[in-house]
Amino acid sequence: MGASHSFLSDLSQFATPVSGDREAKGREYDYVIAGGGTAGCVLASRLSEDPNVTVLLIEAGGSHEKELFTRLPLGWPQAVKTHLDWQFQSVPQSRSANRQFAVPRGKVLGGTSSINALIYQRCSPEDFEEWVRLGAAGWGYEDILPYFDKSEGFVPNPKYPGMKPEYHGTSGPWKTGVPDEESPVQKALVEACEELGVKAIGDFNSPEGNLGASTFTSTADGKGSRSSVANSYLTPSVRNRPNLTIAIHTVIEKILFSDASGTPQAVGLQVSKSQDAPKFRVMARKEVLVCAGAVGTPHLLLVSGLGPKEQLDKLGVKVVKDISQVGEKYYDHVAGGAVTARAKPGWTYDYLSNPLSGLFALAKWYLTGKGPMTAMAAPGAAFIRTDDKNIRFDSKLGGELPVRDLAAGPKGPDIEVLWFPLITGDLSGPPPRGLNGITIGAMAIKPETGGTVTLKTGSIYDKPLVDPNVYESENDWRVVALGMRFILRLVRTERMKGILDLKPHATDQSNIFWPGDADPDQITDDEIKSYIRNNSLPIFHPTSSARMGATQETGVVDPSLKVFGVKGLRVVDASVFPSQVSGHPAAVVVAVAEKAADLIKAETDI
Ligand SMILES: Cc1cc2nc3c(=O)[nH]c(=O)nc-3n(C[C@H](O)[C@H](O)[C@H](O)COP(=O)(O)OP(=O)(O)OC[C@H]3O[C@@H](n4cnc5c(N)ncnc54)[C@H](O)[C@@H]3O)c2cc1C
Repeated sequence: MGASHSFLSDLSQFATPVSGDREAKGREYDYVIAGGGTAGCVLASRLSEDPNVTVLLIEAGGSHEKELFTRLPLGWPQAVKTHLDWQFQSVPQSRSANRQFAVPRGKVLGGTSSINALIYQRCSPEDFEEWVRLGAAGWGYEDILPYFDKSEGFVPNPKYPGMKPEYHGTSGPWKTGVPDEESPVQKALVEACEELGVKAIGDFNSPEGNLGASTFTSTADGKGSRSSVANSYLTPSVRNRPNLTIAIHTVIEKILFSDASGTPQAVGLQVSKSQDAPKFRVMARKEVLVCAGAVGTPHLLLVSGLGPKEQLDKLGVKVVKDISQVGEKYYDHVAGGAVTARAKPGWTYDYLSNPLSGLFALAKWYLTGKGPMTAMAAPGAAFIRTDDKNIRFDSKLGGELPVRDLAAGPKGPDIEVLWFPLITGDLSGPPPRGLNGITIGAMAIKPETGGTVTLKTGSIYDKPLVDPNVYESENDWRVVALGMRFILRLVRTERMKGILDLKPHATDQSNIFWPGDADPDQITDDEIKSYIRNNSLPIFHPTSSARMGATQETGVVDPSLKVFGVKGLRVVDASVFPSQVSGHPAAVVVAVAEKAADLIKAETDI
């Protein structure tokens, strides 16, 4: 049985040393969950509701509890590139000046939900109809909607009457709402979008979908702190369950298989503290559930011998099952680079980069749970369609770049324009001090280009090769370019005139305010393309690298999330999305995990 209200990090307390005796069994649990991230915490919590089953959750990172930057809403950028982040990097991107993109992933209980930007979004209902079309039977919008509701504990804020409780779940564990602290430019940017023909909507999460401009719902707890999946699903009472064991600071090295029945069966995991430390084993009576995320999951499957035979053979990894699609179709959202527009003083949060002001705001947050530190770094966005005749994407220099419609359906967007009420810089280091501005990015929300996660070596300790393969599709960069031109019009609307301080038309491309200062009717497509090539930034939403499909030729897992051709093994996390979603994916990951828990329980009940 399990052990704990605290987290275990001494392997001998929950696992069995691997001895010379290959037949010796490890410590046994009904379910062993590989990865204590967004999906893993949901599964651990839901499966252990049944006191008759034992559950072991294993996480490589530590506890979220004492980590300031997992709690402070405006503080998440400080968690990136620290011990809370796996700090993956992409391979050089040939269509983006051979730049290597940061690929941050949470390495802490709660996983990436503990370090993300707190945006709660159900994406487009049409995304899930697309999933069904791609072979994920039973995953349409009406199928997944009850699980969005089940997970969410929405608290309405009277300042946002359009964000209605009927569009949300109100009694689930994951607290959501909108913080009282509102960025001074948020409302103005929504109104500026209206001036450009974009509809203002009250809530991105209604069944009508997310087309329009609005304020984001936040995963804030109503007391000024983040509600991560760890603190909402692994509450003290859940952690007190005698049938749930939670292990931290433990690396899952590989999945263990038995082939006694002729078909490989996942029977447990090999775990350790580090590459050179002693190895331990834990066994799963019923199932191994892999929840290691869109990079970690394909990595773990591949080093365990599940993947394309040719790749595994080359690296000397013993093939357990040849599954061609492991690590394929890795989709991320990539923005065309930060567009920074100079703002008049008093409108932005840039003053917080002054150490004294930052400390004062931090003290206020600590003592009262209020103030600018409770704000969302990205409080709102516009989700638009390039074929919307009410919106101008052309320029006086020439026509409009032709693009194909890759949206999930007629009510789905193909561009997201996301804004930050401060200068973010390129996210590679601290933003410049002493300037005031807003930062806006445009991304192809349904990218056509898919990338890969492949092995560098056969060891879990060597980071995999992550290749988002950006802009392989000409369409993707064109969509982003149209979004960039929309941004340049947005900052020049009447509404933004009293707030921003732009030049008539700048040409100095080395200035941080370029292309923000460029006139949308004078900047050329080539200049925009060059900016995109040199400044594109990933938005950190990788999905689909172990996707659901109807067959082994089109997926890694079937619609019940079981790995094709293997017994006792499911994948539950962002890697199972059949396609990228039209928005920010964390809420979808949680809903997927909630539905997975019910699928697993239903089979156990039979
Ligand atoms: C900086 C940033 C900002 C973001 N902002 C938003 C946002 O505002 N809204 C939104 O919707 N989405 C956002 N996202 C994306 C979103 O948070 C993720 O898509 C989602 O949380 C992924 O959930 P997951 O369960 O698939 O993976 P994760 O939550 O990453 O969980 C995987 C877990 O497995 C563990 N693990 C992996 N390999 C091993 C191993 N070998 N051994 C042991 N443990 C292992 C990891 O440590 C991790 O805890 C953001 C992402 C980032 C990086």
